[in-house]
Order: sequence, then C-alpha cells, then structure tokens
Amino acid sequence: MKKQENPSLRYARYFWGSLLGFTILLIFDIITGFGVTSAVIGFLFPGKVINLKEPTDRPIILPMRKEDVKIPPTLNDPYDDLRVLVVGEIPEKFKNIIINKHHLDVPSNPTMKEFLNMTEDEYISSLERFQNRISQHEMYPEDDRLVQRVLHNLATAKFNELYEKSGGTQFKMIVKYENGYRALFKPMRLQRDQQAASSHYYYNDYERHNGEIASYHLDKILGFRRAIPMVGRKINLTSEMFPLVDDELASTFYISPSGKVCFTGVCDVFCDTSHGICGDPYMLEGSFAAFLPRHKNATRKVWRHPWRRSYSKRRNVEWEWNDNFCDKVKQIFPYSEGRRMLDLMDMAIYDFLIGNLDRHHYETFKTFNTNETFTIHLDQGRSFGQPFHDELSILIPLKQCCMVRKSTLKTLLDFHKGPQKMSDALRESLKDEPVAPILWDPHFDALDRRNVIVLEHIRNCLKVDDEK
Ligand SMILES: Nc1ncnc2c1ncn2[C@@H]1O[C@H](COP(=O)(O)OP(=O)(O)OP(=O)(O)O)[C@@H](O)[C@H]1O
Ligand SMILES: [Mn+2]
Repeated sequence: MKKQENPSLRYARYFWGSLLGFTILLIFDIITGFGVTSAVIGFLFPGKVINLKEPTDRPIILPMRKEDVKIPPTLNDPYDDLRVLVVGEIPEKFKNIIINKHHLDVPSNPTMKEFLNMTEDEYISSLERFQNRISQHEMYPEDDRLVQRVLHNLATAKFNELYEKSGGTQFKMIVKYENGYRALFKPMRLQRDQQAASSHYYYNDYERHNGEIASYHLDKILGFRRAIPMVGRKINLTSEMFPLVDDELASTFYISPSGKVCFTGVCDVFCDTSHGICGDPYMLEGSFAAFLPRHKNATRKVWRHPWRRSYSKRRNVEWEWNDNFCDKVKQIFPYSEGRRMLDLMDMAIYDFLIGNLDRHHYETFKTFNTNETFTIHLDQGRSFGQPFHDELSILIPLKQCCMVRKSTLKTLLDFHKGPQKMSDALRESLKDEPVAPILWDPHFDALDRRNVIVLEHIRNCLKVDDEK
C-alpha cells in the first residue's frame, strides 16, 4: 500500500519548492537585467526612490556624436565676447541664456534656526552651530570662520564610537567624537596618482577620499557653497579604530601578507579581502564629512537627476537620443520655476570640472517647506580620477538647455583670465589641508583646460541663438 504523506510535510515541500523557484527567477531577472524586479518594486512603492545600481560590467551608451565634440581652439582665447555680457547689460536676445540671478538674489534667506524658531544653547558644539545655520539658499556663508572651526575639530578631536554605515556600494563609517561631533568617513583606497581605469565603468571604480576633499574646496571657490564641508585625516587602525568598532566589524580585521593592518567591512559589494582596506602599515587616511543635521525638521528629499545615466546596456535614457530633452524637463515642476534648473546647470559645470559621472540622485533640505532651496552637492567620491580625459557627456545638460547663471559665467571667466587661475585658487585652498597634497599635479592643468571647454560650450549657445 502506498504510504500516505503527512499533509503538513507536503505543504512544507510546496512552500520551499516555490520559494526556491521564485528565488531562481529573481536572480535570473537581476543577472539578465530584464528589470522585472525593479519594475515591480517601482509599481508597489511608487513614491519611493529606487536606487538599483548594477555594479556589473555593463557598457553605457555615451551620447557624444562627432559634431558635439568641439574642443576649444586655444587656451589663450580671452573670451571677450562672453566677458562683455557679464560686465554690462545682457542683450535681450541672450537673456534666456545668461541668467542674471545670483543664488542670493532672493527676498529672504533664513537659516534653519531662524526658520524653525530654534533656541540655541550657548554650550552647543560648533558642528551644531554650523548645522543650525544652514540656510535656505546655501550650506554656509561666504568667508566663514565657523566652518574652519568645524573642520579643525573633525580633523583633531578624539573618537568615541565608530560604526559602519549600511547601504551604498562601498565601505563608509559614521564617526562619533568625544565632543559630540559626528562625521561620515570614507577611507583612502587609491594613491593620488592612480587613475581610474578607462576600460572600467565608473561605478565599478573605488571612490576617492581625496576627490571628496578637493571637490568641497572647488565648490567653495566657485562660490556655490552647496557642498558638505570635508577634511582629511589619518586614523590609527590599531589604537583608534579597532577598539571602538562593534564585534562584527572587528571580526573583519586582518594582517595582510605584507604586514599591513587591514579590514574588509561588512558591506554588500566591495567588502572582501580582495578589496581590503589597509593602513600604511596601520595608519589609514580618509575623508571626514561634517554630519548634516539629524532632527526631524532637517530631513532631505532625494531627487532622481533628470540627466542620470542609464546604468544598463538595454535601457537607453531619453537625453541620450533626444537633444530637445531639456524642453521637456523645463516644463516639469520644480524645474519649471525658481532656481532648480540653474542649480542643475551649475552642477553639470561642477561635475565636468571634477570629472564626476556619478550624479544619479541629488538631495535638498525639506526644512524650508519649499523646493526653492539649494541642491546639496553630496557624494563627489568618484571625482578626480582621470586628469587626461575630459568627459564631455557630463556637460550635456548645459549643452541641451543652454542656460547659465551670469555669476557662474563671471567666475569662470575671471579664473580663465587670471592672474589667479582656477588651478591656482584650488592649490591655494588645499595647501593647508591636514593630509596635503590632496591632488596629483595633472588634475590642476585639467581644471584650467576644462574651464575653457565650458566657456566654449556657452559660446556655442550664444552662436546658435544668434543664427536663429
Ligand atoms: N555628511 C553627511 N551627513 C549625513 N548624511 C550623509 C552625509 N553624507 C552622506 N550622507 C548620507 O549617506 C548617503 C550615502 O552617502 P554617499 O552617497 O556619499 O555614499 P556612497 O557610498 O557614495 O553611496 P552610493 O554608493 O549610494 O553612491 C547619502 O545618500 C546621504 O543621505
Ligand atoms: Mn557614491
């Protein structure tokens, strides 16, 4: 007689069988990139930002056609045709291209403290003071002493607790200090003169702590003041880090064959011994970012960048084939009004100068109850990787929209004219960095060269308009 199977056993078999089948399908979907998984998640959670990065070797279709590549004729061109526009009145026909609106040309620019009617205890740390003083239109004011104090503390104060920050593709750590400070730490992975391999996709590349530092300084020099203050520091893995991390992170520490103290971290993608993070032999350099405020009124909104890259060889994004893409974007709120579009143009110029292709999302503060607030320049880890290559596709937003703040254009022209070139200004700003030198020399030449390329793009916009 056939043995009767216990029904609960049968159900268990069905259950595990289906689970296994579903898992195999899921893995298949993710590997092949059909995108069913992300579509389902997107359908179920429409408001949620889904950041499905695919750290696999997938080609990106770059949108550059031959005729787009107009490399500037010469570094010696004074660009007088553009200069007259920033010193004088902008002719009517160019008023849609050169926009006479500085980011502080606003009726009011409250700080978080003012906007939220916060009372400030006189004993709070400089970091909290800095956080309370972030305003609707910039991260910190011009010629600011407080930021200097914050950076000094980040670079010297004693640590209290260190833990790995989950999420993202690469190891990063939240650092708590004895003085109540907090920072976001990204470790050094590459030497200053190690270039991003041109045959790698940029998102497979390590982030650069020195890129973060240099980018903060450049943002300040360009007068944007939208980046998070950032400083370099060396940390002793044996005496400063190991005793302060939790058991899980501590268990990933090891001594490398060459006698260096290393750890892998416990993140998803790059956290194994072939990607170990090592000291020299036990001192590890990193970037320390001032922590953004954490109170419930300082939350941030995450936006998909309209010109984000597709991260997939099967999916093509519209800006890659539609040169009129900007007209569409301009009709959509919040790009249809206020400062946002101009901020994106500044961001494209900034990213082009630092060589950052990784601007998939950007964030703004919700605090001020309006989208009329600055875009935070956050996550410049994939910058300053290729000093000999100028990635023109980063400038596509500028090329397709043909608009730029007059103040930004003036800054670029002033640096181009000299006597202080953009490279000189950055060199000057970086010279007292605790882990200086921050950049490999060729990056400075790249900056001045790229500045001309931006100017040439703007000149092209004016020409096209003239021909109409
Ligand atoms: N200084 C900071 N203070 C508070 N939160 C921060 C700070 N810097 C970054 N974050 C938060 O941590 C997240 C990850 O930061 P970041 O993008 O720099 O790391 P990442 O490793 O490059 O991540 P990803 O791989 O997603 O690009 C950000 O989205 C941001 O919300
Ligand atoms: Mn990143």
